[in-house]
Amino acid sequence: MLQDSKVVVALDYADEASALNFVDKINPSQCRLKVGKEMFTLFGPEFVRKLVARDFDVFLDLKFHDIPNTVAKAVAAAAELGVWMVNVHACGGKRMMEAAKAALVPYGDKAPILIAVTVLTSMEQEDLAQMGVNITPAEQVIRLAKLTKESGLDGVVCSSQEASMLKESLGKSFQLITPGIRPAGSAAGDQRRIMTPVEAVAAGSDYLVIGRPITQAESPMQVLTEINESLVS
Ligand SMILES: O=C(O)c1cc(=O)[nH]c(=O)n1[C@@H]1O[C@H](COP(=O)(O)O)[C@@H](O)[C@H]1O
Repeated sequence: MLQDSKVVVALDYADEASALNFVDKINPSQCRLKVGKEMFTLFGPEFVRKLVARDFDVFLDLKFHDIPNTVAKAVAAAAELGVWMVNVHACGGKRMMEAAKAALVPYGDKAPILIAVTVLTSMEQEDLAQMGVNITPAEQVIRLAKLTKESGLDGVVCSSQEASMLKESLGKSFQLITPGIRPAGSAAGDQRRIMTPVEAVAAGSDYLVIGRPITQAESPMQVLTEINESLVS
């Protein structure tokens, strides 16, 4: 399916009917879809299969973080579902990420894009300090992004605030997937390192993960359309 939009809508709904109500009104050229821990735990792989069957590119966002063998098996299971993208936590380390990448080799061209989460966009310096990480979020992001690239993965999840720095040091083809996107005027909620869609693309984001500003809007379709239009003009 030809995909034009850089928007990945985070389908963080507590019920399947609401999610499908939204999905049934859009087509795969308007956005990709992200299934995360909430909907996967509630509705499992069958929900993912429904979206794949509707021809959507699906980002399975389960942020695997475990011993290398377990993560490799989980990533292969994601590939079996036919998802477009899957992620692990870079904090799982190089051996874990290499095992995940190796598990996708048998899938060839059909393997999902494999990316690693660096520092969650809900975190700021104080959160890192509480975990004994006494460097800035940007420094920790670059450290983990370099490790991710050395491990052979395709890109990272980071904040758009780190995008230009990462493109410069890791190259254009290293994919940057950025949540923490807030159109002007929408509530930040629990996100901390945020940018607007236009700013994020200008900074070098390849894909923008956007949840609540779209899904909790009075008219989700209208917000999605406005964001897409703002990115082409
Ligand atoms: O991996 C992710 O998608 C992710 C990483 C990260 O650092 N921050 C982050 O917000 N996310 C996800 O992106 C989505 C953001 O949703 P909103 O804050 O509602 O736009 C959520 O589904 C998060 O789970």
